[in-house]
Amino acid sequence: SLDMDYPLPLLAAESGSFAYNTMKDRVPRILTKCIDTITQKPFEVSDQNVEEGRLDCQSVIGQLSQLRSEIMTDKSLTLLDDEIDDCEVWNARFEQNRSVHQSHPTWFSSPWLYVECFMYRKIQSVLSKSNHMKKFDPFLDQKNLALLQSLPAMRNLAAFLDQVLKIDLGDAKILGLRLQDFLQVSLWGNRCDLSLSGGEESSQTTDPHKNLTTLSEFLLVDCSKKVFDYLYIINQDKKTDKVVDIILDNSGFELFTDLILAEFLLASKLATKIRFHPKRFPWFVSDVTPQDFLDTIDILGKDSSQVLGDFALRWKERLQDETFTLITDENLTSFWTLPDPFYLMKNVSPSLLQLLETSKLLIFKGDLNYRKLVSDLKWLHETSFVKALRGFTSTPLCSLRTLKAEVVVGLPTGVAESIAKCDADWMVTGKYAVIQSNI
Ligand SMILES: O=P(O)(O)OC[C@@]1(O)O[C@H](CO)[C@@H](O)[C@@H]1O
Ligand SMILES: [Mn+2]
Repeated sequence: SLDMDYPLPLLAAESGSFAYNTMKDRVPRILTKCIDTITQKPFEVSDQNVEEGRLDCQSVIGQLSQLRSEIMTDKSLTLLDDEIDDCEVWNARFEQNRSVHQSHPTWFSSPWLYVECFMYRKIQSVLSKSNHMKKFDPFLDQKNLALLQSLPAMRNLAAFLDQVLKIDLGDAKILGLRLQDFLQVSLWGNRCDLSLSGGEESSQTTDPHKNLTTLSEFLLVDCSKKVFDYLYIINQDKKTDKVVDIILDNSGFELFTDLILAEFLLASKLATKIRFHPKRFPWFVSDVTPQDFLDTIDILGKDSSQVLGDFALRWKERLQDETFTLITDENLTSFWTLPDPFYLMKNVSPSLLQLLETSKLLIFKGDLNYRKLVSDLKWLHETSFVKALRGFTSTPLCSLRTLKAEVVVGLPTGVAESIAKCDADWMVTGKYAVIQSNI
């Protein structure tokens, strides 16, 4: 097949690789934490019948423990047997993998992107077959804690946007620089669920702009100027709608930075409508679900600070008047929790692609979305970003991604080698980042 012309996928089978460490240590640890969370919950599950709730939890815990041990001992993957509507698609992927590798897919021998997604899908499978935990979010406590811890950083950032919106943005140069700022703020929001100050306690006086300057040294590719030039040119036509889609990644501080970027795009009239794409169920621990999205705005609204309260109120109005739209339709969300790279969207979810093609700009947040943009293949670092998209280019897009997995394309010759010399882990710590685009 044509796939012969492409590099191989990242594989957990390669001992010492980040994929290997993830499947060997990180994923089992995530499952352990999940099990602990459920262990502490049994009586919340069913108010009516405590005993029934306890048995339900026990069964879920048993199945998750089994999943963890199957991963740790590299057992074969199994077909799904639940009622979630993407079950057949997943089982078809299983068969495809079997026929490509001509053996039973196991946790370490199958493509890493596929197995890692499958793990989160398996958790959903287990929960969906429970009696009382079908909607249970095993990561909610972690997400909420991260959100509360980043409130001070959020107050800063909100104050920064508030200031920016008070100045005159009529000058194209100023407008462009500010858009670049907010694209970069949203980018670094992906580094971790901490503040832009890189994890340090951020005080009310921290200047987000100063932080961006410090971080710029780690931004390996920055297409943000190109993105602005493009948006500015289409902005000359005042009549048409200018929809921008944000394909969300993590909840907490990152989601807040995305909301801030969205607010800037609307307030500056670079866009007329923002569509947000969350995950339909709990995913990769910290990813935004529709519930997280709405809860976050509620929590901001209850903050003691005026500035967060004001933005929360505005964002509730935006959800009402649909200048913000949260995409929750099953037809339009189910693709994001499949293991498929985005170039396959045209076959797997034509309705989603059709919607995205009505957009002026797609903003893909984070590492996992990046891996899916470039198919999680071991590309040479000098491969062009557009080539790695494999035809997923029908709409202008940009990726805001800090590097947390061993794949990155579009780097100038020699850059990867020179960073690797002093920073062996450079691809997986979130320290470095790229803003890449097909524009
Ligand atoms: O997509 P995100 O939230 O930026 O990162 C997801 C992540 O934590 O999960 C994968 C490994 O488990 C990596 O791609 C990455 O480190
Ligand atoms: Mn994520």
